[in-house]
Amino acid sequence: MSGTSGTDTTVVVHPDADVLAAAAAARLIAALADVQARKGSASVVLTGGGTGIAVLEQVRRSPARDAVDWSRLDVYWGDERFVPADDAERNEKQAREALLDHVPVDESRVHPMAASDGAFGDDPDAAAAAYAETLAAAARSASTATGAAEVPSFDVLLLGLGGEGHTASIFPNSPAAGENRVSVVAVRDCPKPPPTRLSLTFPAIRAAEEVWLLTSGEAKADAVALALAGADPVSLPVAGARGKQRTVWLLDKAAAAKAQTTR
Ligand SMILES: O=C(O)[C@H](O)[C@@H](O)[C@H](O)[C@H](O)COP(=O)(O)O
Repeated sequence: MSGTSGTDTTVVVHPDADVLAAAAAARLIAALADVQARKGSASVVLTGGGTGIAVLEQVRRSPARDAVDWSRLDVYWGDERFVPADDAERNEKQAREALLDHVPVDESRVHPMAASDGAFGDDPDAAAAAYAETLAAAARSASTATGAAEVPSFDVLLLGLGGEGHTASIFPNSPAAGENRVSVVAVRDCPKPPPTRLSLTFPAIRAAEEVWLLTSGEAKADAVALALAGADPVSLPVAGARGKQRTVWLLDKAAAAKAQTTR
């Protein structure tokens, strides 16, 4: 199925959230191994949220886990809660506990977004600008194309979504939903706590070769159906998440219940 954006849109519906997490983990392992076989290294953008972290836990448990050469993987985040580094709400902390602390990643290739007690103190705008520079520097070092890209061409970018349509920390009708210049923004007064976050913007998300949307549960069914039907990305941000080559929706039956899918 080709999405309205011109990239290929694939929708895969799994029986339940557990199968979704395990199948998405298997898909991620295979995808990263394929990219590494082709290019020597690979890059992934991780997401927060229960589904995204469940996928990382399943990767950790997978017998196929080490098909990925973890030392040649660049790891980024699509968003982060702007809280102290050891706060349980941190997406980085949850990702490390679920997977990264259990595989031999090259720490110089793991790029967390700053914490509120980190190098930029409690200034989320400075932290966002610093992450944008991290992405620009990575793009410069990888760039073979002419012109300065602002973000690397991520191989796989993982996203979750909220029932009202947010993705990463781009919330409906927010300044971030209309941001089309910078790659990373600070987000305040988020309806989903914690209230202050850092988030990639649509230009950064759309730099990815593949964007995978991972979600489960009936609470997401309306947002999934509206996004697949082509909703306005400002009022339903997840509708604006698409990859250059491919956009993959990985759902369970409950989340797909109101969407027009073949299964
Ligand atoms: O930091 C975050 O909160 C996430 O990036 C956010 O976008 C999340 O993915 C969705 O809210 C879905 O979360 P659940 O999978 O827990 O519903």
